[in-house]
This record gives sequence, C-alpha cells and structure tokens, in this order.
Amino acid sequence: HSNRVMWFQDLFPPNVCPINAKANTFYGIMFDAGSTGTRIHIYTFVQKSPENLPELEGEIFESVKPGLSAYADQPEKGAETVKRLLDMAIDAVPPHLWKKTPVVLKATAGLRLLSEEKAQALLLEVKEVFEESPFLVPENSVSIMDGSYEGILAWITVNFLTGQLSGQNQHTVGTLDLGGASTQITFLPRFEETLKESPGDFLTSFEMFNSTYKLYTHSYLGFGLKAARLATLGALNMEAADGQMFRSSCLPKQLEAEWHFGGVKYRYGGNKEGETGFKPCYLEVLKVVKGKLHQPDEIRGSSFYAFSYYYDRAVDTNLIDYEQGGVLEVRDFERKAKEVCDNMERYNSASPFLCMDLTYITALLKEGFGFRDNTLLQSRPRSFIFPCAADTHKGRVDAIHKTFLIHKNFKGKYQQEKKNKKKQPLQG
Ligand SMILES: Nc1ccn([C@@H]2O[C@H](COP(=O)(O)OP(=O)(O)O)[C@@H](O)[C@H]2O)c(=O)n1
Ligand SMILES: [Ca+2]
Repeated sequence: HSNRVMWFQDLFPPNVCPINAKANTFYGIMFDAGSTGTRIHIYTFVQKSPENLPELEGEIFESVKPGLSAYADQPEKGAETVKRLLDMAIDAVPPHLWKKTPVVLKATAGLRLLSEEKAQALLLEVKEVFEESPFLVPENSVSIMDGSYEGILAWITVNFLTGQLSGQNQHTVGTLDLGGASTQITFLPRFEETLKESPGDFLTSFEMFNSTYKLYTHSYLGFGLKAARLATLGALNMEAADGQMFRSSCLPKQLEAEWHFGGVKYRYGGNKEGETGFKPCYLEVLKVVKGKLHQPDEIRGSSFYAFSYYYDRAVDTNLIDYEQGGVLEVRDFERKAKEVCDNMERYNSASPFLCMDLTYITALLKEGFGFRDNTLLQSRPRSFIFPCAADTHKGRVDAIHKTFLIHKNFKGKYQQEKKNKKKQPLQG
C-alpha cells in the first residue's frame, strides 16, 4: 500500500510525528473515560507563525482497563487509575508549560449507566486528582459527555479528516460507533422526510466552517456490545446479581464462568441441555433490539463508517484486515455469526462471547437500525485516519475525537494543503 498516496500524509508528515518541544509548542490533555477503559491523549500543537492557526504535531496515547465505572463503589481507586495516566503527562509536557496545559476528562456510557450519586462521586475524585496536578484545570473539566455530542464528534472527525467538510461536493458519510455500554448513529439527512419523521431530540444543528449542519444523531444507552451481552442474558440493570446463573443459547454448551462489568459480578453459562446455535441465539438477541430503535428510512441504502466494536469483531473474524480495515456488508456479519454460532466448540479459543457479539451486531444493524443486507460498512483502523497515532493505539478509530479545539486547529492547515493536493477520500 506504499504506492497509495494519501492526502493526509501532508497533514501529518511522518517526520513531524514525534513530539519534540519547540518554542511555540503547546499541549492539551484529554481523557476519554469509556465504559471499558480510560484513555489519555496528550496532544502537542505547534504554532508556526502568529497568523497561522496552531497545528497538531503529535500525540501520546495510553489506556487502562477497566473503565472508571468498574470502580463505582471505590471512587478513590478509580481516580487513582486516572492519576497514573496523568503522571505520563508530567513526563511528556515540559515543566514550564504545565500551568498552561489544560486537562479535561469526558466520561461516556459507563458513567451514564451508574446512579447519579456513584457517577458524581467518581467525577469528584477525578477532579481532585486534576486539582492536585500542576496542570490547568478549566471549569467543568470533568464531566459526563452528552450522548449526541459523542455522535457528532465522531461524525465531524471522520468527515473532516476524510476531507468531506471543506469545499463544494460534500459527500459526508454516516458514522456508527459501537461502544461497550452505548451505541451511536449519526448522519446528515438528505431527505426532508427524515427531518420530518425523526423525533425532535434526534436532530442537532451546529455550525462549522461557515456551514450549518443539521445532523441526525442518537446515542442508545444500554445498547453497547457489553451492555447487550447482559441484556441478552437477562442481567442488565441488576444492582447485585446474587450469584445467579445466567444462561444463553449464544454461549458454548458446557461453559460456566464469571464476568465483571460496571462493578458487578455476573455468573453466566451455556444451555447445558437446551439448544445452542445461531437460530435460537438470534431469537434471544432479537428481544433486546426489536422495536427499540428508531429506523430512519433513508439509511437503508446509504453506506456508513463503522468503528469501535464493529471494527474489533470484524478483525477478530478476519472479515477485514487489522491494519487496513476494509469494506463489508451487513450480511457479512450474519454469515460470520452463523459460522461461529453453529460451530461453537471449534471457536473456543476466542472469546466465549464471539457468537453472541456477532449475532447482536447482525440484529442491531438489521432489526435495530433497519439496514439492508447489502448496506456497505467501511471499517477502518484509527491509524488510517490518524497516521501519527501512537503504535499502542493502532487499529482504533478514536471515538471521542478530541473536541472542536482540534478541528479548529486543523482548519488553516487543511485548506492550505488542499490547494495543491487532490484529496483522496476513504474508499474500498
Ligand atoms: N480511542 C478509542 C477508544 C475506544 N475505542 C473502541 O471503543 C470500544 C469500547 O467502547 P468504550 O469503552 O468507549 O465504551 P462506551 O463508553 O463508548 O460505551 C472498543 O471497541 C474500543 O476499541 C476506539 O476505537 N478508540
Ligand atoms: Ca467510546
């Protein structure tokens, strides 16, 4: 693939990727507190001249598991995981810039699922860690991110970085993010009908680069991959699972195991005597999604950019390449689900949940959102869009995509590059 010149290589020339401090360098620290893990992004920006906007020069990334919500009952321990990540920033940012470097944490679905009380306790402890650090702590620096904002940021990132938000012919692509606890769908409606038929809170307008965008976006809480496992097992929203055994036809017959999620321990297993395989599993999973999601007509035919667990499971089952990603159809997930579920014993080296996960993805796409079998999904590794991303982060499309700050910062550079470079959108 080395002969494929990507337009963004000029945005992020490899030789400027490493972080090296210069006089006009400044930093920003962003935490993505997801339901399955906490991640730190330490960004370096460089202002080359006073009239130019600063440019992103590099990123340091690190992550820990589990996510903050696993510490629902030990908020101090949760905050400690944040502190350990923040210590990396102490090493990465030169001391004279500490006081000018903002630190922000945005929590997503894991904390949304907790009680207000437990979520606030965690956020408070994190805030304390920030305040004890030498960094700049802006107001409201530690908060739960709104679900529609989460969807919009992903959409902007993908479409901006693929060059769709500048110039005339804007062919934006919708985004599908499948997290651990929630899932987002975001697209730019082309038909008046969609705007009329959608619930009011599914539509959000915002302005960027002198255009107004009215997006369809929604975050479904409890429909992330891990939450869906619990829902399928009938164990979602159980404060204490009391050692109860949850069984499913989506799991290997003989399996009996334990699983921790959101600070709760669950026992789960296969249908020892009963049925297993794709058919009964699909029926089980169907109960979780059927009639629960809004189905905008116009998405049936359009293609989407799918990442997070869509990407992970597609890679796990060799539907796409880890480095390159690829294009697949909704029915590819179904084909794989059948293959895995109907040969469960053969797949026992992988996660015992592989059958359930693939079946859920199939049901979510088809019965949940109403996609057609042949709807195209692009699933790309994060490194495809962010070639400078740290190696540890390869294969991940960033789900929180670092706030408007960065998009604003890219603007000047991007327009400059476009003049003498043909952009190459993501394609098969
Ligand atoms: N920077 C990141 C962070 C997470 N992810 C993916 O997001 C999924 C986990 O979701 P999450 O822990 O953020 O859960 P939510 O809080 O979004 O529901 C995994 O598939 C991760 O690989 C990503 O692609 N890029
Ligand atoms: Ca996420």
